[in-house]
Amino acid sequence: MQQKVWARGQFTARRWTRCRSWFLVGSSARPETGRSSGFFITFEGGDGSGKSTQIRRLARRIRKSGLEVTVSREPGGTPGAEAVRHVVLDTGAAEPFGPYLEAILFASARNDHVEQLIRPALKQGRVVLVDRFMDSTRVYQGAGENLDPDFVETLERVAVAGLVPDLTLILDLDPEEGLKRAHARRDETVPADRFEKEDVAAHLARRQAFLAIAAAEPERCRVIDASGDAERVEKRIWDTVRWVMEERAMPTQKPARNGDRSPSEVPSAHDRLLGFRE
Ligand SMILES: Nc1ncnc2c1ncn2[C@@H]1O[C@H](COP(=O)(O)OP(=O)(O)OP(=O)(O)O)[C@@H](O)[C@H]1O
Ligand SMILES: Cc1cn([C@H]2C[C@H](O)[C@@H](COP(=O)(O)O)O2)c(=O)[nH]c1=O
Repeated sequence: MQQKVWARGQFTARRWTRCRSWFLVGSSARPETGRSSGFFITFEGGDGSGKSTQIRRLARRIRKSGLEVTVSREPGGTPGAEAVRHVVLDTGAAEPFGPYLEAILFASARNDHVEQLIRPALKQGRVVLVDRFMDSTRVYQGAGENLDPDFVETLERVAVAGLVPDLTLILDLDPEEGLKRAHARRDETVPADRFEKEDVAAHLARRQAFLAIAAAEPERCRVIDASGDAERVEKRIWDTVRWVMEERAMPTQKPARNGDRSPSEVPSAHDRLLGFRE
């Protein structure tokens, strides 16, 4: 059914009307995400579920549509946040200080990432793709370490400072399969990090926690079946992203230099992303 909706040339007038209404009313009518343009997508899910692989693939597709894309990850994305990553994940040096301190470290890395990289990129109208964000703290520290929910909520508010993703893709996969993939990758390049080392029960609980977030915030979150080969997962993601951007009518550039063509003839960047018109 989704296929039918996406057939080229359909609904162009309705789409344009929606897109144009964003320009006319300005950012105040858009959901409060702490910035005025761009589109912010986060990838969440268990270890080895395919987030990094799929971010690369989605970035390629979006770039082909002519939009500017910024790809980043958490913890990380800025020099300060990468230093936190090293301390928490690579060395495990923060572990003896307990889960509250680890949560604070993830949050401070996030705030640096938001202010130095994500928000500026969104202000430039870029599509920003981030491998893990606030939901990972909710799941790994909040649910996983049983932290005080008020503490986790306050920390999240301070860390994101009003910047909530437009769309969160939760890659859902049987943790045993995810760990198998992660183990195979580890042989190639990367050692197990502080959280990957935990037992399957912990990974199963995280899967449930991610699904609970998706159920609680259906506007922001979409669950993606991450089983099967990377091409099939990529297609599921691309269908979802195009669909959501259409629904939200979030153009990322103004339709410039339209000469004397009527608005319905002008291809916006949003249209190019969605592949409606050349
Ligand atoms: N659909 C797939 N089928 C089989 N293998 C896959 C698939 N997607 C990714 N992989 C492989 O699985 C491993 C883990 O994938 P990737 O690094 O993308 O996952 P991730 O979710 O980012 O993991 P982590 O959170 O642990 O960093 C990689 O070696 C990757 O090549
Ligand atoms: C952002 C964030 C991450 N984590 C954990 C989850 C993973 O085990 C690692 C990140 O490794 P990846 O290979 O880059 O996926 O860190 C966390 O516990 N809390 C967080 O907020």
